[in-house]
Amino acid sequence: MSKRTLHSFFSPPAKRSKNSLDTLSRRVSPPQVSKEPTSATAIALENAPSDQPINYTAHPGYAFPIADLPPNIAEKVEELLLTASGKAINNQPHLDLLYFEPLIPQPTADQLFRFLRSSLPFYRVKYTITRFGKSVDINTPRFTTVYGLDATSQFISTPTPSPSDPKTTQLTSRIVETTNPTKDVPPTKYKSCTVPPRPIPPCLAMLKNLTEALTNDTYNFVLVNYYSTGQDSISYHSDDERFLGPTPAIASFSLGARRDFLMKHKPPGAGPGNGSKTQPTSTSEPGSAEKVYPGTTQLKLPLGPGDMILMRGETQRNWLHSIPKRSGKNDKGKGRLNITMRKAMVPGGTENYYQYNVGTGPVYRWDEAWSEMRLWEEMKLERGGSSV
Ligand SMILES: O=C(O)CCC(=O)C(=O)O
Ligand SMILES: [Fe+2]
Repeated sequence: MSKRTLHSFFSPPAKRSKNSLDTLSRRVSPPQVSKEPTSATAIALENAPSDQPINYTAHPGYAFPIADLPPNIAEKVEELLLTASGKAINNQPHLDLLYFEPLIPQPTADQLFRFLRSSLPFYRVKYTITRFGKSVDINTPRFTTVYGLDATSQFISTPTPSPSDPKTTQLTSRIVETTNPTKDVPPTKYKSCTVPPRPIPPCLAMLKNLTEALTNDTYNFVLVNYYSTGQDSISYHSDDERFLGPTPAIASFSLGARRDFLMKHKPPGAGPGNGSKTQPTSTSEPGSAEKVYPGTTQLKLPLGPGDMILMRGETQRNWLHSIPKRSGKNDKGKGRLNITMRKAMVPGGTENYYQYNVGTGPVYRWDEAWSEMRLWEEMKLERGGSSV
C-alpha cells in the first residue's frame, strides 16, 4: 500500500469501492499485532523522541490550544488503521456490528489515551428535562466534549502562526453553506447552540479521516466521553435520532480502562427514536419490566483499550446500548475514553450535540499531578495564566 502523508488525512480520503470494507477485510492481512514487547521495548516506544516538536492548534472555540497528535503516535495509528480488519457480529436480528479487537494495540493505544485525555477540554453537562409533567435536573454521569458541524454547513478555516508562540497555529473559521461555499451561514442558523460550532481539532481530525478510509463512510462529528471511575456511565439508549438518518454508521473507539458495553434489542413494538432533543433519544428505564424481543439475547462486549466497534445498518433503529456503572472499576486516574464518529445531516443535529456534550457549564482539564479532571479556571490560575 502506498504511504499517504499525514497531511493527506486532513482532506477527504479517496473513496473506496462499494462494500470495500468487507472486501478489504478479506484482502488485507490482519493487523500486525506485535508480540508482547519486552518492557525495555515498551519504554523505548513510549519515550520515542518525535523528530518534530509538538504543535498546538488554537481556536476561539477551544478553551485552550489543543496539541496536535505527536508524530510518533500519529504514524503508528495511521499504519494500524490502514491495515486493519474487523470481525462481523450480525448473528441476531437487526444487529450489524464490525468489531476490531483491538484496532490499536498496546503500547500505541495507551499513548493515544494519555495524549487525548490530557489534550482535550471536557465538560460535565447539566440540563433539565420534563418527565411526566415535572422538571427533572439531569447531571450527565461522565465528562463529554464534541466538535463538528452537520452536513448543511462547512468550516472554512484559515491557519496563521500565533504571534506570541511559534509552536501554535491559530485557526479562524467561517461557517459557510455546503450548497454554496461562498455564502456565510446567517447568524441565526446556529443560534440555539449552547456554543458556536467549532472545527474538529487536528488530533481528532486525523483519527476521523483514517476511520473514514477504514469504514468507507464519512463523518462530520466527533464526540468524546471520559468515564473517570466505574460510577461514570451511559444508560441504555440508541443513537437513532432522525438527524443521523435511518441507518447511521457510528464508529466507536475505546481507550484506557476496560468497561462492559451492553447491547439489547428494543422490546417488541418499540418504535424508532422520535428525534426529540433529549439525550439519550431512546432509553429504557432501569428495572422496567420489558419484553425481550424474540430470538435475541443481550450482548456483552468487554471493550478494552484500542478496540473499535462500528455500529451500522439497522442496529441503532433496533438495538439499545449502554456502559453500566461498575463498583471497584477504574479507580482514580484509570478512566476510560470513548470517541465516536457520526454524521449529522441537518442543523438540529449540531444543536443537539453541543447542547448535550458541551452545555453551558465550566471547562475541565486532566491534571496529571492530581490524576483527575479539574476545573480549568483553577488550573490556569496555578499556571500563572499559561495555557499549555
Ligand atoms: O462509551 C461508549 O462506549 C458508548 C458511548 C455512547 O453510547 C454514546 O456516546 O452515545
Ligand atoms: Fe450511544
